[in-house]
Amino acid sequence: MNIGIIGLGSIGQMLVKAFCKSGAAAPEKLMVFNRTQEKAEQLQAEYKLAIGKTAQEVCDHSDVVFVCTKPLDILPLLRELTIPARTHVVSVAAGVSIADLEGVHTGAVSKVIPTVTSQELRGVSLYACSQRLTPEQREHFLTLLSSISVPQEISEQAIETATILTSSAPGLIAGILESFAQAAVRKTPELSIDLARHMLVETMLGTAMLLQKEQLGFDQLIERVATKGGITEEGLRVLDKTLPAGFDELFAMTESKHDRLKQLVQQQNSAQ
Ligand SMILES: NC(=O)C1=CN([C@@H]2O[C@H](COP(=O)(O)OP(=O)(O)OC[C@H]3O[C@@H](n4cnc5c(N)ncnc54)[C@H](OP(=O)(O)O)[C@@H]3O)[C@@H](O)[C@H]2O)C=CC1
Ligand SMILES: O=C(O)[C@@H]1CCC=N1
Repeated sequence: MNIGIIGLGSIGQMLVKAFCKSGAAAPEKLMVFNRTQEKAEQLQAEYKLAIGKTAQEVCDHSDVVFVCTKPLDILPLLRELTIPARTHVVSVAAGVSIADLEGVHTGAVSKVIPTVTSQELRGVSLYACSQRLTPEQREHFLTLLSSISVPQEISEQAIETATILTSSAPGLIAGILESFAQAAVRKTPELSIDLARHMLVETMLGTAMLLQKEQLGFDQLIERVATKGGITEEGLRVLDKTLPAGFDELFAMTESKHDRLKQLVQQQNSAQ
């Protein structure tokens, strides 16, 4: 199976690296295209993949093509192309629906929300497929996603909230950790920011391993750490007071952004 990747920003490059690292795709089976060619050339220096002269060449070459441009660039790009009916088009864009994709390609279309953590072959890939996939296309698609992540099929209604938990989360967690480290240094300047960050990264890795290897629930881990009448309990009380409202606002604001993006995509559709 030939795989195409159009758009080599953060997610397009992650897919190239993850497919090659997992062995799901030999580099010779990959053809890529990016608006700015240098990004493709840099990847080619590391992986012996082919660079398409155009996005059209990538579509003509590929059984499945991952389109990894920003949401408002996807439909205009796909409309310019003559996509072979056999080609399975996969969009990674937040805010672009299966119906939008079916409007620009007569063949199989799917939507995936990947995560940068799949560069380490970890994390969840959210996906939704059109009814048009053949059983072979579906199997190949799932094999690809499973090779780099835990695939999770999800309704388009639930995908937006789930996106925050799987795909935005690496960035959000980094933001939380940075704020945690900064607060520690404000409290105790003798700790350097780099030392505080290093301590948190090590702690986060160990926490994730404990949760996974011992199959602990979050509440069980809390119980192990927070000695009755001890120090951590005080910290947890502060979190219980402050975090729920913050996370409610986070979901409300990201939902509004999804809604605005979807409106802009619909405006693009009605301008056709
Ligand atoms: N970043 C993430 O963690 C996630 C992103 N996504 C989705 O992935 C998509 C890409 O996001 P991200 O990688 O962060 O964005 P980037 O801005 O990093 O990458 C977009 C890439 O698309 C290229 N591009 C734009 N137009 C074209 C075109 N017509 N033909 C070929 N290449 C083109 C750009 O090229 P150039 O080099 O010229 O700018 C750039 O390399 C978005 O739709 C986003 O919703 C989904 C889940 C997670
Ligand atoms: O922030 C974004 O828009 C993309 C989609 C999910 C993660 N990154």
